[in-house]
Amino acid sequence: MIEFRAVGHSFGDRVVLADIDLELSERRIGIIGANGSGKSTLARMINALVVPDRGSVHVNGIDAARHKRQVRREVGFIFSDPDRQIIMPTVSEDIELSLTRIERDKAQRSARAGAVLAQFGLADHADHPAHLLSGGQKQLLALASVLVTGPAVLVADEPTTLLDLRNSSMLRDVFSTLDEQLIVLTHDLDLLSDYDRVIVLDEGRVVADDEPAAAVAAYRALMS
Ligand SMILES: Nc1ncnc2c1ncn2[C@@H]1O[C@H](COP(=O)(O)OP(=O)(O)OP(=O)(O)O)[C@@H](O)[C@H]1O
Repeated sequence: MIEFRAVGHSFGDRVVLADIDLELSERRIGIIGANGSGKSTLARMINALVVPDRGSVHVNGIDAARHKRQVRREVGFIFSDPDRQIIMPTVSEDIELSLTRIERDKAQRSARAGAVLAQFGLADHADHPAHLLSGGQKQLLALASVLVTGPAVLVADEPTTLLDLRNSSMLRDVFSTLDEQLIVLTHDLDLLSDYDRVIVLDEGRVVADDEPAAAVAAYRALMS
């Protein structure tokens, strides 16, 4: 359960989020809205990358602002730009680095990295330099590196922007089988068609909160 209580936030004079009260308990939730409506800022509060000026955010009972490390163990975050989170020189080393936090045995880490790379269609690239992957492959690697640590909540900021049709459908399949709670920010409205709940932000406020078809209709009306 993720709770936003009376959350507000400004960058300088600009109010980016206002009066956000949300209880997010559904398994798959989409967040949509115009460019600059505050989606990323809201999502970043879930793992304390942004701490709200006003109000509080709790993740499974943990106050995100007060317990950043603890909350980051609960919440895996996937950035829209995978270069921000790929750290190690090779593909498999990057996965193994993520695993150091939860697996002490090097051979086990290597085996688990191999399994997750196979799941994401990256097995043939295991020993390749990560920076030579295509944009879409990097996005899959970033996703694999986060998922391999087993977070309770996965927040993905525009996860399909770099993916071709095959890979975005693979990502959709991966997401549909996840046990983790999933919060997806996207402009790819089709991705959310079978989600449990979709929230529409406009100028930092929640303007619709509904099942996907109704929320997308509200968003289209807002944009027309
Ligand atoms: N670190 C920052 N410093 C100053 N302004 C910021 C910062 N981060 C975001 N903003 C501003 O806050 C507003 C909301 O940005 P945010 O990235 O949350 O929107 P978004 O809905 O995710 O947009 P997009 O769909 O374009 O990714 C924008 O006007 C943006 O310029």
